[in-house]
Amino acid sequence: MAIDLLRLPTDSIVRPDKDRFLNEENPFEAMMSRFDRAAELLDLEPGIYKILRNPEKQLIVSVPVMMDNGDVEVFTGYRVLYNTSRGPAKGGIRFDLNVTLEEVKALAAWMTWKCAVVNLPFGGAKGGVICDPLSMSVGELERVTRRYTKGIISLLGPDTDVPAPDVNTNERVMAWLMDTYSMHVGRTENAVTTGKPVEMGGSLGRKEATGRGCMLVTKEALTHLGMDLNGATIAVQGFGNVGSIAARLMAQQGAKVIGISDRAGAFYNAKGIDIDAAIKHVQQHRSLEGFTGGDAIDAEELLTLEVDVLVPAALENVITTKNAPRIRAKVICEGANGPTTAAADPILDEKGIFVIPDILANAGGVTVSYFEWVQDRMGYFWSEAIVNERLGDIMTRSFGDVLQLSKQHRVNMRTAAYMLSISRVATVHRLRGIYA
Ligand SMILES: NC(=O)C1=CN([C@@H]2O[C@H](COP(=O)(O)OP(=O)(O)OC[C@H]3O[C@@H](n4cnc5c(N)ncnc54)[C@H](OP(=O)(O)O)[C@@H]3O)[C@@H](O)[C@H]2O)C=CC1
Ligand SMILES: O=C(O)CCC(=O)C(=O)O
Repeated sequence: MAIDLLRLPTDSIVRPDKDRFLNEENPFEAMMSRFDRAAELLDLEPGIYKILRNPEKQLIVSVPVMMDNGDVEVFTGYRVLYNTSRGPAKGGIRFDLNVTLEEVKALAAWMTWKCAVVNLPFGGAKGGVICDPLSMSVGELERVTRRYTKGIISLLGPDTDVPAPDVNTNERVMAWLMDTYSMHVGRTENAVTTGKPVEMGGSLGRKEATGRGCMLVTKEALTHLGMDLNGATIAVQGFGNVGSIAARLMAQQGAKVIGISDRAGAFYNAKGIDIDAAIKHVQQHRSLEGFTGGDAIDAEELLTLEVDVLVPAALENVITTKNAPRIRAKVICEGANGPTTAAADPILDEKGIFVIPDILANAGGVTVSYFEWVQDRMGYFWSEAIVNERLGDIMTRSFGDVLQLSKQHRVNMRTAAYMLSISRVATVHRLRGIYA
């Protein structure tokens, strides 16, 4: 994969001052330090460097909601559009008590690089509401969703900003968002969001897409390393949409998933966990609590199990300078966004661990979101076989592009993925002349 070297003349080579960051676990810092490294290797001109270090739009909204007990609560919501040079902003919405603006900015930037690494005609965005969805009734969740949607409605639209599910949101939340937007514009507009129920314009295969993408790139990585997914041992942190589906699809390929976890606990079974039984348990009990298909182990121990592949598929900052020296996996497939801190990267490199970076590993979700948006706009829907075939093509080709670049520049897969995506976004800025 040749980097497009189309460049405009540069007036200065002085880099702007670096931001002052808080600590290893600031997700925006984690994103920015990888960005800086790739920008330096690409010799990115200062104008575009400055543009790409700043989000285009950051919206903070108050979300007043009548709770079931009659009290009014006011939640805080965010939507950040990081960069839209390549197309409408795209990215999920999370409901979580730990949501911060720094986190949403980082996640929006990662969406920008992710869409570019798999070459989708989208920019990047992310949204979040600080709330505890697990303690809320369905009615309260619906009111939070609708009021938050109203708060950010000036950004939304099939041509401007297209949300999707993320942590603690799902197709039901997307249905409420689509309905609120449709009432606002006075017509049914299903392309305003993706990850919807199939009955109202969702795509077949979207629910499984992120986990499927993880399985596909893991297979590619193992082949590259002379190994095979069939028979490989796997540990998966996080057993929600991404983690459970990745585990199930890897097991279907003959892998042995020996460790799984969610917030309720971690479980180990040397013979291989019955993933269908674990998924059924979570459907019935909402979490892995009480799961009997494995021995309970320490949550931290799961990350340091001796396995062929570790799949962190929960949240940011779980692989840090503290535990990276003890990680024994040969491959890490980053199902979550930002699971590894920037400071932990060199430790993993030194240990020879092959990391499939988040912006590539979990790009299957947004790829099928793209397919959903295309199908909604065409009003013509594809079979699941076609969706999966096209997803397979994109994930395999993108893995190959990043691998080739990593060999060419003798950098790890993360730096190569950032180089590829930043060069694609920068090329569009140059062609559009935005920075002139
Ligand atoms: N959904 C998608 O299509 C995509 C998601 N991602 C990323 O993947 C990650 C997971 O998202 P998704 O699966 O959708 O989210 P879900 O809400 O469906 O699942 C999150 C899972 O992580 C678990 N979890 C949370 N905290 C911990 C912890 N400290 N230790 C172990 N497990 C934990 C949750 O457990 P519990 O249920 O007990 O709370 C749950 O099992 C996020 O980083 C997200 O941004 C990336 C690309 C696309
Ligand atoms: O499907 C999408 O549009 C985005 C999913 C997402 O939020 C992500 O990839 O992190």
